[in-house]
Amino acid sequence: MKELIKVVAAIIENDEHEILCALRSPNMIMPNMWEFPGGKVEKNEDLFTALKREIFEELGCVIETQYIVNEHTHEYDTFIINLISIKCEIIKGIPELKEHSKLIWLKRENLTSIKWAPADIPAVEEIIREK
Ligand SMILES: Nc1nc2c([nH]c(=O)n2[C@H]2C[C@H](O)[C@@H](COP(=O)(O)OP(=O)(O)OP(=O)(O)O)O2)c(=O)[nH]1
Repeated sequence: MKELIKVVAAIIENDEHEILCALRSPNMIMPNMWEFPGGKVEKNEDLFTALKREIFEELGCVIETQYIVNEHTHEYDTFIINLISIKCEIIKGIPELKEHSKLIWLKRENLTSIKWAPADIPAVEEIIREK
């Protein structure tokens, strides 16, 4: 049976109404695909605490979580992901490149121009619909 993992992802918008997109590095699982920064929820951890921890580890900044934008379960070849995308605001720091290959800010209308991890497509569509 495939493993089911719970992953939280941050939808971070800047003052220019652009969304932060992160490119997974060649050495990560699912390399060279775009995602929203975040990661796996640990045992006994709530979604919001997990996301704050992951964003501090991955981007070196402190966020405030706002609301769940989308929740979607996607079956990959080797595992199943339950991806919860959460709108967030940076309250301290500027995103730094620590684990990803690249970080870019994109306007909503340009979000479909990059190659997203397949599990992220419903969240991307929801963000585009949002405004
Ligand atoms: N962070 C993140 N992971 C995603 C997204 N979409 C998607 O399919 N994934 C997949 C890629 C990975 O297989 C998994 C998350 O793993 P990860 O490597 O980012 O999480 P982590 O930091 O907790 O992992 P680890 O290195 O501690 O094992 O979810 C997304 O938008 N954000």
